[in-house]
Amino acid sequence: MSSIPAGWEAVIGLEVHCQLLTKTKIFSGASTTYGAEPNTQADAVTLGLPGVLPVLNREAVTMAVKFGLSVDAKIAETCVFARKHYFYPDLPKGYQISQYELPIVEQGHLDIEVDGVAKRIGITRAHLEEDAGKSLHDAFPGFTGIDLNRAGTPLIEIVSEPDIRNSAEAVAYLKKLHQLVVALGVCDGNMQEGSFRCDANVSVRKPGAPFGTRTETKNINSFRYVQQAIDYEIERQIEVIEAGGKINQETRLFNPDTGETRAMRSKENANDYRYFPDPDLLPVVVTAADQERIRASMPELPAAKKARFESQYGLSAYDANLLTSESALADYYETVVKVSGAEAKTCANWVTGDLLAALNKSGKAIEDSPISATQLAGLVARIADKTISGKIAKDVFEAMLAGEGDADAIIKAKGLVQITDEGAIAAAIDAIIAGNPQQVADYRGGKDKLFGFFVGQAMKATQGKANPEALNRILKEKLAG
Ligand SMILES: Nc1ncnc2c1ncn2[C@@H]1O[C@H](COP(=O)(O)OP(=O)(O)OP(=O)(O)O)[C@@H](O)[C@H]1O
Ligand SMILES: [Mg+2]
Ligand SMILES: [Mg+2]
Repeated sequence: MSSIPAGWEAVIGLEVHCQLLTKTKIFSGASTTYGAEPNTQADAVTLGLPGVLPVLNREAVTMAVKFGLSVDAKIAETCVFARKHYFYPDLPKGYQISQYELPIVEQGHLDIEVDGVAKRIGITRAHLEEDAGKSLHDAFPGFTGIDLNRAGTPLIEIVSEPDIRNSAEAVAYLKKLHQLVVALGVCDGNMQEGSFRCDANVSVRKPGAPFGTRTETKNINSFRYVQQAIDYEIERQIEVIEAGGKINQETRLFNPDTGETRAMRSKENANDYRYFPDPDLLPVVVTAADQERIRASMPELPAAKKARFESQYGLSAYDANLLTSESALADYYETVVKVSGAEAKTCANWVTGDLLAALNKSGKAIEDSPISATQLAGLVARIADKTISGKIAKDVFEAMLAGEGDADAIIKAKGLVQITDEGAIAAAIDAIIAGNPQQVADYRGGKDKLFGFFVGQAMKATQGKANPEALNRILKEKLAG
């Protein structure tokens, strides 16, 4: 993140469009599956043909309520759909069905942390609306194609208060929001496919002055681009103002190739949209009983899970945070603990250390881990019952990663069972002491550092299989003379 020059402050508010994971569209039974042949999912309602009527998808309402409850927001008892008018080729009706004066979710908040400092970001509102179609500019040279498959996909637009002050806070907020909607199961979170995309509103001011004029950079679909777009915009606006110019309220586009934003059109005001309540749709009533029923169906949320991991498993805040960053990862960890019966902390070390490093290296998600949670539990169990040492376990882990089978099979095939027979360990140590009289004399003369040399020799003699605790203890005794 580039820093903001002294004497200036940035003010940022984010609008996040989040596609809801319903099977069908918000006002019709057409499929929402991504990637189908263009226009095969554009039914009469999607096309806005005369005479058709929208029918609200109940599941979309449920998902919006789940989101609202997860950010401690107020759920409107009655909310209303409104028509938002604008012309665009991918919007056949000439209006988008959205919510304006009475959105379903209002006054929530999300707590973020940047460099160890906690901050609360207000959520002004989240409203239900339909997505637009897509204009395809590259498919046919000289023409623009229109694909209406996406039109009518349910969205919630989550609008933050202008509480964000720099790009790092913006990214922390977005990541937290992303994690939340994915954990709730209301969004797949796929940013490349546009399921979760962000409009960044940015202005600058002298600290204490009223808010400056904002620009809105549209449809940014990666965390890094959000950071780049905001940093670029802050710098540009300060330059304009310092050169005596004025910021225009406008919509801008981010170019990922240059990391720059450019003006697209001057920003419309709410009254340009001629909002009015959609006469084809009844107001939606969500009763207190509905809310409670929906609340009861919600999964454990990331913040609660993190707290539980700290208390139940005695994990550090860092480990708990990492392990609960994705619900699939949290499930994986809990399976390892349960199946292995080993110490929770040892399990955490294997999952956050060796396993995540291996997944990172191969670019795989936890869902596609080549080592299942039960398999990793099998390995950790063999360390816990002292069949193998933690050091040998690293080799077994590599072999498991290479697809050589379960821990037990590998331990047996490679003869890796730990030597716990103290007589055998003592015999190996005796041989080393006898073979290295000079080092023994030096050690006894005060060169303590040589202890490592003897450990290395003894481990080598036992092919690394000696129980490390027994080896250290016996070696110390024997070297003492
Ligand atoms: N001066 C400002 N500087 C930066 N951000 C601002 C400023 N004033 C408002 N914002 C933010 O801009 C966003 C406005 O979003 P909202 O959906 O309310 O309106 P809009 O952008 O005009 O509508 P539309 O959905 O049609 O784009 C909010 O996130 C708000 O916090
Ligand atoms: Mg908006
Ligand atoms: Mg906007």
